[in-house]
Amino acid sequence: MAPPGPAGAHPASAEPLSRSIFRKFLLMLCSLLTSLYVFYCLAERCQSLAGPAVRPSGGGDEAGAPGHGALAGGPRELAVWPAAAHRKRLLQLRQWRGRRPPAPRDDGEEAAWEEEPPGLAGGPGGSGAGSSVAEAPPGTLALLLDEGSKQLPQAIIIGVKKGGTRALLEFLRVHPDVRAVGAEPHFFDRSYDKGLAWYRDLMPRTLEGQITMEKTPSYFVTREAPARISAMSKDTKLIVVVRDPVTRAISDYTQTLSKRPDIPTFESLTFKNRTTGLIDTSWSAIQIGIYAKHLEHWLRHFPIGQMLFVSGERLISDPAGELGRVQDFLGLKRIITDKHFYFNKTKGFPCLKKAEGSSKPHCLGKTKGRTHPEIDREVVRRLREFYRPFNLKFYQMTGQDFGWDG
Ligand SMILES: Nc1ncnc2c1ncn2[C@@H]1O[C@H](COP(=O)(O)OS(=O)(=O)O)[C@@H](OP(=O)(O)O)[C@H]1O
Repeated sequence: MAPPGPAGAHPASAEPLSRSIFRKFLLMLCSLLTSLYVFYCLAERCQSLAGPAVRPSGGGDEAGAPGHGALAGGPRELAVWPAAAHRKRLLQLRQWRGRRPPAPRDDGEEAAWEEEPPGLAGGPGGSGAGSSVAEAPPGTLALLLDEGSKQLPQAIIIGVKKGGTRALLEFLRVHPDVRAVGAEPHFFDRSYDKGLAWYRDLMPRTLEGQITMEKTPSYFVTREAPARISAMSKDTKLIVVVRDPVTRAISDYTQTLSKRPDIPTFESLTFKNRTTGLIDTSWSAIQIGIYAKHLEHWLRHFPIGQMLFVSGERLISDPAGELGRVQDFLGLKRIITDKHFYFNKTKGFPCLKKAEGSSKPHCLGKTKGRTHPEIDREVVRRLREFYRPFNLKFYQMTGQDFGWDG
């Protein structure tokens, strides 16, 4: 039997024992919480920062920018919005996992933009940014995923065909507070009878504060579209990307020609009567460019202030400038700036340093920026003459001179 200790020894030694157990318990709890936190941070970092943290920047203006080191090669502004970008990334991933066949799209549209899973650029040279998320334990993902909900669009790019609508949408999608459906839904022109629930179901999930968008360029010339969109919501913001109607017509023709090489020449389709120089305004390639006429229909249902007219030409020469206007119009923080773009000499167009949900530079596909056939100069001159009064009317209506007639 152990010799009894001094009086009061038992209570005194019992207390440190329970304290030490408690301390151990606390220590274990702390290390458990720390490892959970580290795991969470790693998972988050893998998705949002992998790639750009090490890739050299395409443009020189970020170099040496204060407080910018962690995102060298990526937009500084995104660092200010990590939570928003992260939430968006999770929603994209979820959407892609549960994706269904895409909605009908315009013939000229690029499948690549719609089909590639966000951030899961799996091809050679892919960042692997997405795969780290995809491989994260499902339980963790389920914890992190905020489901969001599908909303009807608050803003729509309604036109114009061949104006630069795909470029605008893809540029806008970089914004953490913009979520857009990739394919063209064609709801207000071709599928209206399917109902708003069908339309809403096409939309991506959004969280509070995020804007849902879509683009269908044919809406601008669809007679029923203004009333239908207004019936969905009078507050819908409408964006129209316009381009010199003559180049737009040639671009439109070039697209048709790429699918049906046996169509008549541009010149023969332009004129009802070549000798009198009478233009065939029933040819859609010509008709779409009479912007003032189409706009009249929209103004019966929407105030001009609810419409934004983006210059298709400036979208190429100064994408960040046009995107600034669009972000203001949508009430978004100006996050997309010139740091997001670089000029790709091979493509001949501005491209994104990082596409939405990816860390790779991205240009639009080969159906965007096609080489146009040479058109007879006299035909171009006649077309310019034809469009001039409509253009001037359009400048008046919008309060903007797009410079097509200068
Ligand atoms: N950054 C960038 N990259 C490539 N192309 C660009 C870009 N910005 C604007 N554009 C111009 O967009 C024209 C296609 O317009 P849309 O996207 O509206 O076409 S469509 O109606 O959806 O088929 C397309 O017309 P074409 O040049 O005739 O092919 C381009 O001139």
